[in-house]
Amino acid sequence: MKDEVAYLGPRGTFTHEATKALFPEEGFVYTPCDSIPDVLTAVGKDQFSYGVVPIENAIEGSVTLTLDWLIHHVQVPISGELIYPIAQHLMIHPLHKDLPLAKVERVLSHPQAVAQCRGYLRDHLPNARITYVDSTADAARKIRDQGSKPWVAIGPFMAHQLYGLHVVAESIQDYPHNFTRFIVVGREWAHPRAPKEHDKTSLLISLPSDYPGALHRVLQSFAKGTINLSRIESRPTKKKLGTYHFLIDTEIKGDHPSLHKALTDVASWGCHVRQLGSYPCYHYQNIKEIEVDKGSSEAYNRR
Ligand SMILES: O=C(O)C(=O)Cc1ccccc1
Repeated sequence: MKDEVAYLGPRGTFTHEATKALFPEEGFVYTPCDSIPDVLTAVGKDQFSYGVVPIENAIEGSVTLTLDWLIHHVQVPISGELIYPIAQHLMIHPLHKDLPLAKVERVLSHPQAVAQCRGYLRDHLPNARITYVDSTADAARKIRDQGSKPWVAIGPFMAHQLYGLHVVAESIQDYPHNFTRFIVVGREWAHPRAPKEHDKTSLLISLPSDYPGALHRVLQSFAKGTINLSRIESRPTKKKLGTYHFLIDTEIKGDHPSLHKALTDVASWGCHVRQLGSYPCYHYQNIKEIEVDKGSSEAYNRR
C-alpha cells in the first residue's frame, strides 16, 4: 500500500517539483489537487497521508491563503518544510511563438508568480490583462487548451515541457535568489536521506484584548527562554478590523522544556496558544539527487 501525497497541481507546478524532492522514494503516490484549500481539506479529512503546499516566497512573502486555511478551516499539523529555488519563465502556445510581446493580450498565473514578476510585466507587457488562476501549471495548461488566444503563462520550466509551450523568456522574476518555502502537512515525516537544517515549531498566538503591551510580553517570554524566533506575522482574526492572530516560528523542538515554560507563561495571563506543528526543515541544496525544474536548478546555481 503506497502512501498518498496531495499537492497543489496540476502536474508541472513548483509544488509538484517540491513534492518530488520531499518524497523521492518509490513508495509514494502523488495526487494533484486543484487548489491549496483542496489539499489542506483533503489531508484534514484523512483522504491523504500528506499534503504539500507553498507558504512563503522570498520576493512576495506569505501565501496568505495557506496561512488563513490553516488558521480558520483545518486542523492539520505542519510536519515538514523545504526551501526550494524558483525560476519563473514566460511561456506561449507554439502557434504564437513569434508574436511580439506587445501583441500579447493576457498573462495567466498564480498570484504569487505574477507578484514576483511585476517589474518585468510592467516593462514588457504593460497592456496585457492579468488573469489569476489557481497555480502556475494550471495557467500553462490553459494556454495549451486556448491555443488560438494570444495569451502567455508564467511558471516553471517543467510546465512548458509538459504542456508543449514555447519559452519566450527565462527567469523573469524581478529579484535573484528567488526561493519558496513549502510545507508538508499531515502525518509525522522526515526526509529519507537529506540532512535536516534545523527543527522548527510554528505557533498561533492570540492576545487578550484588554492587555496593553501583550505582544511585547509574549516576545519577552521567548527571549527569557533564549528561544530564537525566525518569523512573526499578524493575520486578521476576520472577526473585527484591527484584531490579529500572530503566527510565530520558533527554532526549537515542540517538546523542549524551554518552549513549554514560555508557552505556559503566555497562557497564564490570557493568551490563547495553538501549536501548528513541530517539524524538521530542509533546504534544496542538501537534496542533490532529486529531479528538479531545469530553470530552478540553473537559477539556484547562478545564486
Ligand atoms: O506551485 C506552483 O506552481 C504554484 O502555482 C504556487 C507557487 C507560485 C509561485 C511560486 C511558488 C509556488
